[in-house]
Amino acid sequence: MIGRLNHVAIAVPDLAAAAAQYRDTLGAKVGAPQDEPDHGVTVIFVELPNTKIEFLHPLGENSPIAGFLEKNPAGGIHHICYEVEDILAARDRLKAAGARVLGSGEPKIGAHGKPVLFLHPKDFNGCLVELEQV
Ligand SMILES: C[C@@H](C(=O)O)C(=O)SCCNC(=O)CCNC(=O)[C@H](O)C(C)(C)COP(=O)(O)OP(=O)(O)OC[C@H]1O[C@@H](n2cnc3c(N)ncnc32)[C@H](O)[C@@H]1OP(=O)(O)O
Ligand SMILES: [Co+2]
Repeated sequence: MIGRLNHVAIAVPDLAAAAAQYRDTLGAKVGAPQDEPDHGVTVIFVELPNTKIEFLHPLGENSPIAGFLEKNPAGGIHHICYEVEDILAARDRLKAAGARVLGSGEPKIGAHGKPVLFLHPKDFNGCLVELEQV
């Protein structure tokens, strides 16, 4: 059911510093900051030949990543995003298998303008999983 790895997200305390490090030290192609108010984060995408890295920083009150950054003040890997062809079919199959779909359970439009859902990290080996319909 899951397809390609769309991105690996890293929560960072300083977006500009992370962007400069990946651009200048690692020599990566780094995009511009993008506010995602519906998700409570500002994101920057790093384009790699085979996937993307998504830097995350809290935006506004009640950001879903605020607690994670409090526990991991230096930052850390926050989630991985797998592509699916049919996000509602994927959601229903996962729910039937007992996995907890986060939020309202309905897909939201993600940073790429496509529907996304999140699955509870405790149901996936301690790793928060994002699904993106491509
Ligand atoms: C723009 C979009 C896109 O790409 O298109 C995005 O990615 S938006 C990316 C941001 N959006 C999201 O992350 C939306 C989905 N996330 C959420 O709903 C939340 O972040 C939760 C995953 C439910 C965690 O919320 P919160 O930290 O408030 O809950 P909590 O402190 O009670 O945590 C419950 C337990 O899960 C652990 N926990 C929390 N976040 C975790 C993470 N990212 N990876 C692994 N474990 C994690 C905590 O340490 C705790 O474990 P212990 O009890 O053992 O200590
Ligand atoms: Co993401």
